[in-house]
Parts: sequence; structure tokens; C-alpha cells
Amino acid sequence: MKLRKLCETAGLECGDGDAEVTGFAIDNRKVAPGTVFGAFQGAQANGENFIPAAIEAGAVAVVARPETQVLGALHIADANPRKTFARLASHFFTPVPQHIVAVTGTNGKTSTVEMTRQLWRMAGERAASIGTLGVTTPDESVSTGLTTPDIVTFLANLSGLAREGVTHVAYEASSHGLAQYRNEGVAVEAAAFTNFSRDHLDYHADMEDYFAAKMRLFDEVVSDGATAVIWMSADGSEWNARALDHARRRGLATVTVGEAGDDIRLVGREPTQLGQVLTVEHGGETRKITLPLIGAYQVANALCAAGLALASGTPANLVWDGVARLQPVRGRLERAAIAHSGAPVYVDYAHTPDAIEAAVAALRPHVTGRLITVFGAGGDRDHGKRAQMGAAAAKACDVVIVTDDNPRGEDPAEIRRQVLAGAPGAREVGDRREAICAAIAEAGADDIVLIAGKGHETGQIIGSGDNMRVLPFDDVEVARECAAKSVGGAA
Ligand SMILES: CC(=O)N[C@H]1[C@@H](OP(=O)(O)OP(=O)(O)OC[C@H]2O[C@@H](n3ccc(=O)[nH]c3=O)[C@H](O)[C@@H]2O)O[C@H](CO)[C@@H](O)[C@@H]1O[C@H](C)C(=O)N[C@@H](C)C(=O)N[C@H](CCC(=O)O)C(=O)O
Ligand SMILES: Nc1ncnc2c1ncn2[C@@H]1O[C@H](COP(=O)(O)OP(=O)(O)OP(=O)(O)O)[C@@H](O)[C@H]1O
Ligand SMILES: N[C@H](CCC[C@H](N)C(=O)O)C(=O)O
Ligand SMILES: [Mg+2]
Repeated sequence: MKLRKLCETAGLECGDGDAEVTGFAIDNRKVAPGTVFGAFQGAQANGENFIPAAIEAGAVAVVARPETQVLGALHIADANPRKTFARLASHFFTPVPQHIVAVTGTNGKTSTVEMTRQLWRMAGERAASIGTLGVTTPDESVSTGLTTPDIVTFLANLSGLAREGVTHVAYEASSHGLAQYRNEGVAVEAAAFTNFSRDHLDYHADMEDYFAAKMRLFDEVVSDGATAVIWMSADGSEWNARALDHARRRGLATVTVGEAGDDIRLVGREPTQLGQVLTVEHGGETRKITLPLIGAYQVANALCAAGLALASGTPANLVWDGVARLQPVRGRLERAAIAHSGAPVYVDYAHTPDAIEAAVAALRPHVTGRLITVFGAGGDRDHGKRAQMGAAAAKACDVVIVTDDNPRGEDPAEIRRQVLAGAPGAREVGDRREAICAAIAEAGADDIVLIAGKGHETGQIIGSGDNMRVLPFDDVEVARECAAKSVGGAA
């Protein structure tokens, strides 16, 4: 496609620009002849320094701030180059699937996009999801490494999915992704907000800044007239009420969901051994639905997913039938093993204080003995959440073992110390395998073991920069190994 034509379609002024555009890149090392290069100031590097190298490699245009120097290629100047780049690229990567929905929130994004994908699939649609678990299509699941891929990968994935015949996509909009304009430029017909609590304060200045990043989804990213699906918990989170305000101010259709929701109202929840029976009011009808998953948090995600599927036009009877057939999401309260003693061992991706509380609350009704929890906190991430995670575990569990979880560039002992500061009485076992085996060996028949923090992850990240290594590590596999070895039973 000619550059001038592309600019015109995107509503940008690019002068003559008769060069042929062959692709887009935000990393000069990925530039080929005909590429449009996005030069962004980042957290680690300044992409503007790579403009000459990008032009040398064949870039025909550079999207960059007005004050940068671009010699030998067209300068598409904008004070917000990431936004303009996304807009331009979105007119190159076409067509995209007809139905696109997004999910944001501190916890529950991956679960909700995955459940939305499942609901669509059960309703007979060709559906995919994009998020922490990678790109999941009707045929396969491919990891992208980040929750929200970079804008080029995101748009290329969407158009690739459309070419494969996928018509419905649910994607996870992380706060990093939203702040960096990594996932936009396409028509988003509905978006969900799950919840908001502490995380990522290494990246965002404070909770307000973090919330503002999330609110870009309703304020700017979704299409005019889109639907906002908002969880409204019984305890009335102020953040969720504020999210609703944002949606209303933008003039979106709103669907409130939950105990305090008006549109999809959860009026009852009875835990059973392997799931829960929900009473849900929607569209003037009251339904009893058996959700084959445990834990209040999975209900929240399932109902938000239902809200998104309904907003995309999936018929209500198919959506609610689907909710009763949802499959577990990998690494989210996944029952990994049974110890010799009979104690079940669960793996969960809880890595925030709120998530630990939610995961423990999910298991508590199923424990007659002790709840034994093993977890740690990631390195090079929000330090302030560590003691709070420790406190959440210590308050609600009977035995807490603090271990390592992706120490990255930090000293693991120091991370554990910060977690332990909030968890009086907790034990410290640095080696994660040893910690998991200790918990499983100690569990008696009436106990439950929770291994939190890594969920679906398959590696332990040690070191950073050039010294970064990923050692194979899978909580589910390790739990099985330890269970096979366990001789069972606390005294
Ligand atoms: C803090 C953060 O979000 N960083 C991401 C972000 O970096 P950045 O824009 O700050 O880029 P940078 O590395 O400073 O470089 C600036 C620019 O120079 C370019 N560059 C750089 C070097 C070079 O040789 N040539 C070149 O052109 C880069 O491509 C970039 O455009 O954009 C990069 C390109 O897409 C990402 O690789 C990088 O993810 C890093 C590795 C990361 O760890 N990100 C995590 C924190 C993250 O994004 N997590 C979220 C949330 C997780 C969740 O809670 O679910 C996620 O969405 O995954
Ligand atoms: N609705 C919810 N409310 C509270 N906690 C939740 C909720 N959903 C999930 N969690 C907790 O958060 C963990 C991560 O869930 P999930 O992967 O769905 O979230 P996420 O938002 O995608 O996380 P990330 O930001 O790492 O991508 C779960 O394992 C669970 O412990
Ligand atoms: N998307 C999250 C995942 C955290 C998972 C946990 N295992 C950790 O490493 O802290 C992040 O990058 O902050
Ligand atoms: Mg996720």
C-alpha cells in the first residue's frame, strides 16, 4: 500500500509520500525496506536514538515527536507518537475480526478473556483470546511473552486471526499496554472492568495514575456506543463506581454485573464440592446455573465474560448454557495433585494482595483441616505489595511458607524478607521446589495446599539484562512430583 493512501485513510497529512509501505516496526532491528518506524521514548531506551539506524535499514517513514530529527524518510510528527503510530498501523493490518472485546482490571483479565472465548466457542463461533496465556485460537495456543503484546504484534495477530476465519476476539488490556498504546486502533465493541487493587506501583506513580491508565479503555479505546461491562461487588468498591462514571461520561451502554449489579444480578451462590450453584437475574428471567468452578472470584469473571458475550450479540440461552459448561482456566485454582494423605493441591496465579485473599477465600469453604499456602513475590516489580501479600496470606492461612517467585534482577533473600515482614509466623524456604514439597509432605487428609503466584508459568526467571536466565519450573509438575514422593500426613 502507498504511504500517501495509508495516511489518507488514517486521516493524517503525510505530503507526497509515494513510497510503498511493507510493514511496521517499533524496534529498529525489525525494520526492513518499506517499513514505517515508530520512535518512542521508553522506560529503558529512547527509540529516537535509533531513527538513523531504522532509516539505514530501509524505513520509509518515522512516526516521532515533532522535535526529533528525521533525515532521509518522511517524518510523521506528533506529540504523542505512540497513539498516531497505532492509528496508522491499524489501517495497514486489515481486515480484523468483526467482534472484538477487551478486559481490564487488576485481577481476572486472563480468566475473563479465556471464559469469553469459551462461551463464544460453545455458541458455535470461531473465537480467540489474546493475553497472558498467549494467543489462543480454535486450533492452538501460542505464547507472546507479554500480557499485552506490542502494537505491531497485536495488530498483526488480529489480522492474522481474521485471515484464519476467526470472527470473535477477546483481549486483555493491561495497564502497561493501555499506557503505552499497545492495543488499540481497532473497533472494540465491548469492554469489561473486573476490579482494581494494588499492583504495578513500580511502573505507575500511584493508584490514581494506575487507575487513569486503565480508564483509557473506556475513555478512548472502545468504539463510540460500545458496551461497558462492570463488576459491582457487594462491598461497593469505589473504583468500580468510578469506572462506571467514566463509561457513562463517554456515553457507553453499561451493563453492571454482580451482587450490586443491575443488569446481570447475582442473587445467590451456593458452593458445592466441585463448583457452585448460582442464581442469576438477567433480562427479566431468574436462572439457576451450576458453575463447574469453585471460588467467588471465578463467578465474577464468568459473569463478566457472559456480559461481554451478550454484548457481542451471542444469544442469552447459549451464553447461560455455556456458563454451566465452562472449563477451568490454566493455573487459576487448578487442582494439580492429590497428596498421599488425600490433601488436594491447588495452583493459582495470585500475585497481588487482593488475589491472595481471593484465592484463599475460594478454598476456605472446602477445608476442614488447615490451609497451607506457599508463595513468593516477583523481583523487579512493585516492592510495596510484598508485605501486603504476606499479610493477606498470614491473616487467612494456617501455615504460610514464603519462597521465591521470579527473583529477576533482585536478591531473592531480600524479596523474601520483605514478604515475611508482613507475615509474622511464616516459614521461609527459598528453593521453590523444596517449599512445595515441604507443604505437600506436611499436609494431612483434611488439609488443602495452595501454591500461589506462578499459575501457568513454566519458568523461574533469575537475573536480568544479559544475565537473565529462565530455569524450567512448573508449579503443577513440581506439585505432582512432590505428591508422588509424599508419605502423607501431619502428625
Ligand atoms: C515497562 C514496560 O512495559 N516495558 C515494555 C515497553 O518498553 P518501553 O516502551 O519502555 O521500551 P524500551 O525498552 O524502553 O525501548 C524504547 C523503544 O526503543 C526501541 N528500541 C530499543 C532498543 C533498540 O536497540 N532498538 C529500539 O528500537 C524499543 O522497541 C522501544 O520502542 O515496550 C517494550 C516493547 O513492546 C516491551 O518489551 C517492554 O516490556 C518489558 C520487557 C516488560 O517486562 N514489561 C512488563 C512489565 C509488562 O509490560 N507487563 C504488562 C502487565 C503484566 C500484567 O499484569 O498482566 C504486560 O502487558 O505484559
Ligand atoms: N475477579 C477477581 N477478583 C479477585 N481476584 C481475582 C479475580 N480474578 C482472578 N483473581 C486472582 O488473580 C489471579 C490472576 O487471575 P488472572 O490471570 O485471570 O488475572 P490477570 O488480571 O490476567 O492477571 P495479570 O495482571 O497478571 O495478567 C487468579 O489466580 C486469582 O488469584
Ligand atoms: N504480569 C505480572 C505477572 C506476575 C507473576 C509473578 N509470578 C511475578 O513474577 O511477579 C507481572 O509481570 O507483573
Ligand atoms: Mg493476565
